[in-house]
Amino acid sequence: MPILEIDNMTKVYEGKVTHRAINQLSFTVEEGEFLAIMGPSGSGKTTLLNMISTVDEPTSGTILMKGVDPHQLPENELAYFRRRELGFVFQNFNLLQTLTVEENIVLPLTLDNQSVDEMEKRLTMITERLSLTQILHKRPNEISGGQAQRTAIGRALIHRPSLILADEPTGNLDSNTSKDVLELLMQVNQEQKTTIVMVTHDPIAASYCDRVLFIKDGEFFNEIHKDDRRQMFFQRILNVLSLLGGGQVGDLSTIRLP
Ligand SMILES: Nc1ncnc2c1ncn2[C@@H]1O[C@H](COP(=O)(O)OP(=O)(O)OP(=O)(O)O)[C@@H](O)[C@H]1O
Repeated sequence: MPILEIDNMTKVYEGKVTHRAINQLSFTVEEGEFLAIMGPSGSGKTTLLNMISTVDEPTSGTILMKGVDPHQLPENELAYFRRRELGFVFQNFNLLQTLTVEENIVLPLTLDNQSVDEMEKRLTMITERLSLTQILHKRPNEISGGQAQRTAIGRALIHRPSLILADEPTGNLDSNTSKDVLELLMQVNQEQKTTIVMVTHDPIAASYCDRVLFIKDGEFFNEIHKDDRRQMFFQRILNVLSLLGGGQVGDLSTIRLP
């Protein structure tokens, strides 16, 4: 069953020069799927995430999340819907610097007025799962990039959202730490059946997903599904990227995945 249905979506930015960032794009995301979205710089990936996350409005077309068009909700219901149904993970972690790791993680529950008991229960579960128990009282400037991203993932998961939206979640991490974060996202996806939509430039990151959707100039370009072997999937991702004109694919084609 699709959790997300994008139908004929167009986004035109009006300004001195009008720009059609997304053009009549349609696709669905199944419940429990881990989807990567790839495309050259400027192809509309962030615009697309912003419309799914309701930060921005499409010019035309519809988005249904669990059958509901969030853009049609009144403002107070929309804020609740976004908090309830969505979790966000960003490239720059977006943690509040004045709060500890623990306080950052429980923040979405605080906003929802959850009981302290419930918060503690979920906090323990999540922090054990993400190996954060030793650093709960540290602040973001006292932890590593990988720990910061695990904290952000904890914050995205704690209210058990239906959909996690991740924008280049490994963009600021070294390759070993990226691998840890991607394995974690994959486990969350497999064990908790949380649906994840992840924008990435990195074909290695995309190879952790079930499917990659490629967009070019705001339009559907191609999509490929993972078969059993991640190495094969990775090669197929590189093939599509080279058709897309996606940069230094040649340098990557000999990589053996960890
Ligand atoms: N607020 C805006 N006003 C006008 N044009 C915009 C605005 N935001 C984005 N654009 C344009 O829309 C196009 C798509 O931008 P978007 O940021 O969605 O691309 P992207 O695929 O996420 O790029 P990147 O990979 O570089 O982050 C670009 O040409 C960009 O210049």
